[in-house]
Formats: sequence, structure tokens, C-alpha cells
Amino acid sequence: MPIQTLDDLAVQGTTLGVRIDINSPLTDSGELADDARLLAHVDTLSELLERGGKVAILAHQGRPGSDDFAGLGAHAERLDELLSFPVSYCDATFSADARRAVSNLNEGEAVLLENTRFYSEEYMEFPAEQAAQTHLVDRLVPVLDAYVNDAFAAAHRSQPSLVGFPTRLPGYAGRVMEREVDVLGDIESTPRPRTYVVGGAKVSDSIAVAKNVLERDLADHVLTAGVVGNVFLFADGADLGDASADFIHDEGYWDYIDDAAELLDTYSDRIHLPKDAAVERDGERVELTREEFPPNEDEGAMDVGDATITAYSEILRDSGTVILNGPAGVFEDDTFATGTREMYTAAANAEFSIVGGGDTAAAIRKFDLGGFDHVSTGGGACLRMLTGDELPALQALSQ
Ligand SMILES: Nc1ncnc2c1ncn2[C@@H]1O[C@H](COP(=O)(O)OP(=O)(O)OP(=O)(O)O)[C@@H](O)[C@H]1O
Ligand SMILES: O=C(O)[C@H](O)COP(=O)(O)O
Repeated sequence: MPIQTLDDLAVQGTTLGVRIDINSPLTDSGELADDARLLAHVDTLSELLERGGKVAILAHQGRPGSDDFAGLGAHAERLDELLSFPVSYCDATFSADARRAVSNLNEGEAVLLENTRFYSEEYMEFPAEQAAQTHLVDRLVPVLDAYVNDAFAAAHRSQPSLVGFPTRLPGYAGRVMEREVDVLGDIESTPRPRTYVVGGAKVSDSIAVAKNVLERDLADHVLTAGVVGNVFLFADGADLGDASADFIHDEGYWDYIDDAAELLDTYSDRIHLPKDAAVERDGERVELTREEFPPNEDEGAMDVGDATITAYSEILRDSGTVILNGPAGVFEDDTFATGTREMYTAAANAEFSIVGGGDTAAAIRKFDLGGFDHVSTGGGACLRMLTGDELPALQALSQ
């Protein structure tokens, strides 16, 4: 069944449960360090409120046990500033207090309910039917008329607030969800040549994406960079030095060297490897070509160098479509930001460009880059969608 959107929803006077993803970096004092994910949902929330909805917002922040596992008070305050409609905060998610806060909403008012993950069931994965019977869903359903899911960035999780409601209430995709599905679900019709950039540090995800898009003939080029590029270099027999080898071992990425080598055997004509690497020597950035490897013992390969940037930029600029995930180096450190900045600039000049990932979006903001056709709100969800996997939250909406 096709997914229903806000165009199919009669909003006026209805009470809506709206799941968004505002999981954000926090400062040490618990303030929001970045509000990009909140900004992304402004259109959906404003539209629902403008059209006379009473909006109960559901969202998570962090994971149990992590430093950024926190309440949503700061998020509510910021949403209240961003929207021209009042957004209050309720420090409960589905208790009698929470249900009262939802029932007391007037048209054009929103309440942000507390972090869904404060409740253990929300951090478990269930089939939709079972998720529909969890306490969160069971207790909120009586005070809601319909459910809107706008949380694309969490759509790869089969958690109650993401998959449980649509079996009990009419379910709709919000505008963020709709746009992400439109763009990422239609990769096959984007212009060629099509170039995938797999950078960053999610080695297993990136290798899975590379394998999938090469096997399905979706990729004309796969450019490897970041830690992923380093793994491919080792897989190709390059000696990137002890520091990078130790890092790759310590992070558990060495297990993927064989997979990378297998891909190189089969698709050497389409997989591109870094031609050089930047290391820190006596406090300075020094670039070594592959012929000059290995770096000294304590010198990690932290960025791609000029030779790689030149070769990759040419491919990127000539691409019909670029799909980019992950930075080319440790962009947070200005000494190693060049590769990411230059490659992203070239990617933005392709005919059609899609970028996804939390750190990727942070790099785009850091370098103040524009010109991308689609900046996905999702990291893991974006990758899952690009490999053609079904996202549980989308499946739940289409039942
Ligand atoms: N050569 C390198 N050595 C060590 N770390 C690196 C290197 N290149 C990139 N990184 C690190 O990789 C991290 C980002 O990788 P990640 O795969 O998480 O990006 P992302 O896909 O944009 O984000 P996410 O999937 O988490 O939303 C950054 O913290 C960056 O410093
Ligand atoms: O930041 C994300 O990728 C989403 O909010 C999902 O968060 P999770 O990986 O903790 O489920």
C-alpha cells in the first residue's frame, strides 16, 4: 500500500502523535550544541499547527547509558523559538500527566513529551504488531486521532514509537519522511555516471553499501576515503604504518580487510583508492604518496592528500550523480580538514548530489558549504535506504 502523506490527512481539530528525530549533540552542560535536526522538522510541525492540529510530539535523545542521554526540555524551548506556534514541554511520555497535557491541547498548540527512551520498551526492537501493545503506544492511543512519522533518521529502528502506532491509528509520513523517501528511494533514475563516496569511520556499513551498489551496477565509481579508505589501502597491500594499523585493529575494522580485498578483486576498475595520505610530523601536516609509505611509527593517516583530492575532485565534478557519506579525514582538526572540504566542494558541483550522515552534515556546516541537492537527515537510515533495505518505520506506515 502506498504511504499516506499530510496531503491525505484532514488535520483541523485532530490530535496527532508526531514522531520526529531531534537526537542532537549536547554541550557538557546539557544544552543543544546544534539545532539542525530541529530545524529540519519545522515545516512539518508548522504545517500541522497552521492547519489546526493539536500536536503531541514524540522524540528520543541519546541512548541509555550514553553521555547524551537526556531529557527534552532544551529541545522544547528551542522548538518554541523556532515555530510561530506555542510548544510546551511535559516531563513524562505516557503517564496520566502526559495524557492530560495532550488532551488539554488547543488547535495550533504543541507539547513535546519526554524522551521516549526513558522507558525500557522503547529501546527494544519489536515487530509492529507487538510494538503496538507496548505501554507507550497502548496508553497514548486513546488520546490521539492519528499518527505522523517524520523521523526518517530513526526509521531503521523497529522501536515502539516508530512502528507501533500505525497498526492502531491511521498513519502518515511527515514532510521530512516524504522528501527523503522521494529522493533516496529513486536512486536508480538519477543521472550517470553515478559516484558513491564512502568515507568516515562506519567501515562495515560502508563496505556493505559499496558491495551492494557495485553488484547492482548502480555505481560507476566508488571513491574510498577516511578510515574506510585506509582499510581499502591495507586490503590492497599498502603499508599505511603502525599507527593506522593499530587504530584499525583497536576499532575492530581489521575483520573487514578480507571483504574489502574481495571487492577490489572483483571491481578494481570502479573502486578508487587514496593515492596519498596526510600525517602529522613535528606539528605540521605532511603528505606522503603511496610510494613514500609507510609513515613513521606514530603517524596515523588522518586525511587524504593533494594527489587524491585532485583525482577524486575530477571524478566528482564530472559525475551526473554523487552520493556521499562520511568525511575524508579527521575534519574536526583544521590540519586534516582539507580533504573533506575540497572533496565536498567538488561533490556539490556534480549535476545532482546527495549527502547523508551526522558528521557529514556537521562538516558541511563547519565549512559553510552549499549547493547540494539533498542533505539527508539520516546517517544509518540513509545508508540502509541506499542499499535497498526496507526501513521498518516505512513498512509500518504502508501496512
Ligand atoms: N583517517 C581517519 N582517521 C581517523 N578518524 C577519521 C578518519 N577520517 C575520518 N575520521 C572520523 O570519522 C568520523 C565520522 O565518520 P562517520 O562514519 O560517523 O560519519 P557520518 O556517516 O557522516 O556520520 P553518522 O553515520 O554517524 O551519522 C569523524 O569523527 C572523523 O574524525
Ligand atoms: O542519530 C541517529 O542516527 C538516529 O537518531 C538514531 O539513533 P540511534 O542510532 O541511537 O538509534
